[in-house]
Amino acid sequence: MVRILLLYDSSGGLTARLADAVEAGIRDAGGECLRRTVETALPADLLACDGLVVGSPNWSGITGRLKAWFDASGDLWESGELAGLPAGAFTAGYSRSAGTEATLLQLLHLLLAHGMVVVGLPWSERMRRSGSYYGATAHGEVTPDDEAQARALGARVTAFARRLRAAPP
Ligand SMILES: Cc1cc2nc3c(=O)[nH]c(=O)nc-3n(C[C@H](O)[C@H](O)[C@H](O)COP(=O)(O)O)c2cc1C
Repeated sequence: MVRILLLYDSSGGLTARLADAVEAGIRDAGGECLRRTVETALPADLLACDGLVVGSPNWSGITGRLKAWFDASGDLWESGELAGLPAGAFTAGYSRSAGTEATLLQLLHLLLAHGMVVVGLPWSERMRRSGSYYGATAHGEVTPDDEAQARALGARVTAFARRLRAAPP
C-alpha cells in the first residue's frame, strides 16, 4: 500500500476541512494517509512516504510557519531524496480573487524545488465552481464542489504514487 503524507497548516479550520476531503481521496484510491499538521510534522515524515499533498491558508502566500517548515527540510533538498515523488497542493482563503492561485503556485514551487512531480487537477465542469489546474481550493466556506476537488486531488496523487513506485522513471 502506498503511503501519502498529508501536511497542512490551518488556524481557522478551513484548510483542515479541505484536508479531510484530501484524506478521503487518498483512502478512496487505496492509500494510507499519514496526516500531519505543520506543528507535528517532521522532515523524516517526508522520507517515509510515496507522495505528498500539502495545504496552506492563503495568507497572501503560504503561512510563515509552513515556509519555515520547508526551510528546515533543506537537507532533503540538497540530497534530492524527494525527487520523483508525486505531490499536490491545496489552499483556503476568504476570496476567490485574492491570491488563491499565487499561493498554490508558491506551494508548487517548493515541491518542484525538491524535484517532486506535480499533480494538479484536470479541467472539468466542476472547475468553473471550485479548484484550479494548480490544486484544490476553498473560499470562505467549504462547498461540496470544494470537497469533491480536494478528494479528487488526494486520489490522483495516490494513483500516481502507486504507478511511480511500481515503475520508477
Ligand atoms: C495574515 C493573513 C493574511 C491573509 N491574506 C489573505 C489573502 O491574501 N487572501 C484571502 O483570500 N484571504 C486571506 N486571509 C484570510 C485567510 O486565508 C482565511 O482566514 C482562511 O480561512 C485561512 O485558512 P484556515 O481557516 O485554515 O486558517 C488572510 C488571513 C490572515 C490572518
